[in-house]
Amino acid sequence: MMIKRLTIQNIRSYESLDLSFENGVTVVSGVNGSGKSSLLEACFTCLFGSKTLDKDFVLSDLIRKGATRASIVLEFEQNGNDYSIEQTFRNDPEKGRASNTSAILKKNGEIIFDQASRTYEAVKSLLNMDEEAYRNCVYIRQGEIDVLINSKPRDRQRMIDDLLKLGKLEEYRERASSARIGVGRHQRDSERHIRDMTADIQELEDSKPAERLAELLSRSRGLEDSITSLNEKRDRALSLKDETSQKISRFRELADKKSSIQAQIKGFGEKRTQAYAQIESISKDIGSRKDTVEKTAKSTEEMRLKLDATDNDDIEAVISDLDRKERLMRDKLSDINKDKAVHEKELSGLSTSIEENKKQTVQLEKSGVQVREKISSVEAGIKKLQKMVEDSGTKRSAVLSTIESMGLTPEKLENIEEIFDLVSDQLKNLYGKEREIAVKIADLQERIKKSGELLSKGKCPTCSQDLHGSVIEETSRADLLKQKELTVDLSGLKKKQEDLESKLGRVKEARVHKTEIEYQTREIKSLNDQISNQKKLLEEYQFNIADHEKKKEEILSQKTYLESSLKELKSKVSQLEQDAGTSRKEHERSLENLKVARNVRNNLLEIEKAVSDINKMEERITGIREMISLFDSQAADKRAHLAEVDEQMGGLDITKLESLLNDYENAFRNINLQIGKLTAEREGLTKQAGMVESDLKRMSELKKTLEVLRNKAAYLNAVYEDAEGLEAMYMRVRAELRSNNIGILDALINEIFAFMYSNNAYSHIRLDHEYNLTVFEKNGTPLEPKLLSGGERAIFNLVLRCAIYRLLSLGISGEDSGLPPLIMDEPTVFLDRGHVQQLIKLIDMMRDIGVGQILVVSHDESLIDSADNVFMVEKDPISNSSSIYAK
Ligand SMILES: Nc1ncnc2c1ncn2[C@@H]1O[C@H](COP(=O)(O)OP(=O)(O)OP(=O)(O)O)[C@@H](O)[C@H]1O
Ligand SMILES: [Zn+2]
Repeated sequence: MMIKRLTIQNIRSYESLDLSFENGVTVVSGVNGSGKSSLLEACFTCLFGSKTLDKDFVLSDLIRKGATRASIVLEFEQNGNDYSIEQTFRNDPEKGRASNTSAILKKNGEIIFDQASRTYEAVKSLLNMDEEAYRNCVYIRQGEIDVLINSKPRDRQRMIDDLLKLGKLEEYRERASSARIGVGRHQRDSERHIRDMTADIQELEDSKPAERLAELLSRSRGLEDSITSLNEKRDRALSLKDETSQKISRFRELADKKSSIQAQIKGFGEKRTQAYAQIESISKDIGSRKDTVEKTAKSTEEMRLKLDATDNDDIEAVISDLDRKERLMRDKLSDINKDKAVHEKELSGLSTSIEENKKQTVQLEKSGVQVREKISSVEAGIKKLQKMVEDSGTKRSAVLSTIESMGLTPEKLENIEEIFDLVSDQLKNLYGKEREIAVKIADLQERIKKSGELLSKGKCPTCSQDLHGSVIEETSRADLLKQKELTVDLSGLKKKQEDLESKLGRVKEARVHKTEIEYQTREIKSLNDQISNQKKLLEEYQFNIADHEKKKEEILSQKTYLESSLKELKSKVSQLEQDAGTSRKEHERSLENLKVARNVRNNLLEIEKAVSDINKMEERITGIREMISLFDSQAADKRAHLAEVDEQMGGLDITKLESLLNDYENAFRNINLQIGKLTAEREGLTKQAGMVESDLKRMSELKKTLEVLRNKAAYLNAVYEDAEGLEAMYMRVRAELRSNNIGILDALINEIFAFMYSNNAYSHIRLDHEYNLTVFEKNGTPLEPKLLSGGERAIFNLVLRCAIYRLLSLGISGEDSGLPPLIMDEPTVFLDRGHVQQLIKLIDMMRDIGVGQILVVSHDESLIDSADNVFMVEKDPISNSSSIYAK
């Protein structure tokens, strides 16, 4: 296989890339994180699709952050054909969910598969390896440098076996083994079956079924014959029984008929007797009716005489004439009664009016007396009031004369309030002045006293100056004078005060008088008003009295008129009562006549009806007589019929017939019982025979099946032996192949190790048949690989990988192995300078032995130097996209 071109869109740090590959050694170089490993991962994913993912690395991690779509296209050549794989992906950056939308495999430009799992299977068989083998053999991933070295021998064995397709052999061996086990189970089953079946057949044969069947059949035939003869007998008994039954029922029919005819004859006799009784009763009825008619006719004649209407045959005319007369009488009577009722009503009205009139008179008398009483009481009231007016006048004159004696006039009294105020003010003024003067006098007396005391000592108490002839002496004198003057003023004032006080006393007295006068004047006026009101009332009462007198006269005249009317009406009413009596008697008489006439009419109708009834009854008697003769002739017919029936019955003896029938029935029952018993017996035999027959049938079937089973057992034995042989063969072949391969692989490992390893510590490596990998020191000490240093392990791993790659290329075929290129990601990481040189040589050697393409990712300059092609990878820090150019 040779990779020719890789085109990617939105994978990891690549936005877009289109890269062509050449044969030989290609080194991809660049700084950390520039996108080198991504390139190899893209190839890996394109080949095996999502199978390359593990649980820590999901599809959306592969797709460039933020992109919604991505794709990888890998073009390569294999066995002279051009192939391309196109993987496309869809991504939801927000949810972090991505999916593989298509996986197309083209061969020479034609699509051969376009469905992910088919494409995967096709690539697997095209490369002769799956993703795991790819990783273990051709693709040494970064950091996975010592996986093979470190793994357990068992896993190592599985990996290497798988790579060399030895796993398939094991699978085939297991299939053969499980087939053998399955067949063994079948063998055991069928043997058990054969044993069981042989025992069953033996048991059946021991019971001798054929003999048993023959015996049962002969017994059954004997029974059959007996049943047939019994059936014949039973038929005979049945026909005799039927015949006798028919005879008996014929006899019964005739007997029934006879008794029915006899009953009919008896019936006719009874009907005849009834008919005669009827005739008799009707005749009696006719007699009594005739008597009644005679009696009624007689009484009718009497009534007619009473009515005095014998000359008039038409009773209807008489009745209508009487009817008319009665109506007239009735109307007259009712007119009189109406008239009377009207007058009586009038009469009662008059009595009420007279009563009313009397009441009014009494009422008037009573109210007259009341009014007069009121008048005299009002007159007394007026007199009393006039007396009070006089008293008040006397009191007022007395007060007026008192005022005059005080020297006052009524005019002056008008201003008495002002005078009172004036005098009071003057008096107040005088009191103020009096107090003023009294204070002044007291002050003077105090000064005079002090000056007197000083002067008596003669000296000033402070300065001790002599006081005689000083100002103090002069002032004291003036003060004494002033005191005298003021004392005179004060006594004048007191005199004036007394005068004013007596004047004020008089004014106060006048004020009292004034009030009295005013009160009496008001009293007089009010009393006079009362008097005039009472007088008005008096007038009114007097007017009422006059009115009363007039009314009294009116009522009196009305009374006279009412009494004369009453007398007149009473005589009229008694006249009407007499008329009514007469009229009523006449009416009663006419009613009586009408009643008699109606009775006459009823009697006449009754007679008519009775006569017609009598006629009808006589007709009925004639009818009944005809019926009697009909009954007689029918009875004669029935008697003739009866004689016939008696003749027919003469030949049959019922007692004998019944005893015969009983005998036949018993015989029939007995035969039937016998038949039933025999039939049941025969059915039992048939059933037994059926069972024996089925035994026989089963036996022959069992024999057939046994034959088949025996054949099958023989066949299973043969198959079992084959499977056993196959299983052993696969085991042998695998063991041979494995030991072969291990021998070759061991040799290759040691060859490459000798070529690659440049230090002196270890002599060789051994891969044994259990896939244990052991390293030997120069002195022969064995070491497990896990004890080696990191660099040593890297070297051993590279050796092992290259050895496996070579073994595979040998194993698959000579020239074009079809293996993918040898791919290494950072293989120099743990190597020292010397071993980096050895690695370069190893790569050269691989190229020389025919590995067409070797892809190495490394930052090591010395690797670049020895490469056929160099790619430089860079990542733009702004756009964060990687790009590649060839160097
Ligand atoms: N899904 C992704 N989208 C965008 N960028 C990604 C994605 N996955 C990885 N990267 C970026 O791709 C860059 C390249 O990674 P890669 O492993 O290819 O680097 P490298 O060149 O092999 O580095 P080193 O020499 O350290 O092995 C990394 O810097 C990483 O940030
Ligand atoms: Zn890397």
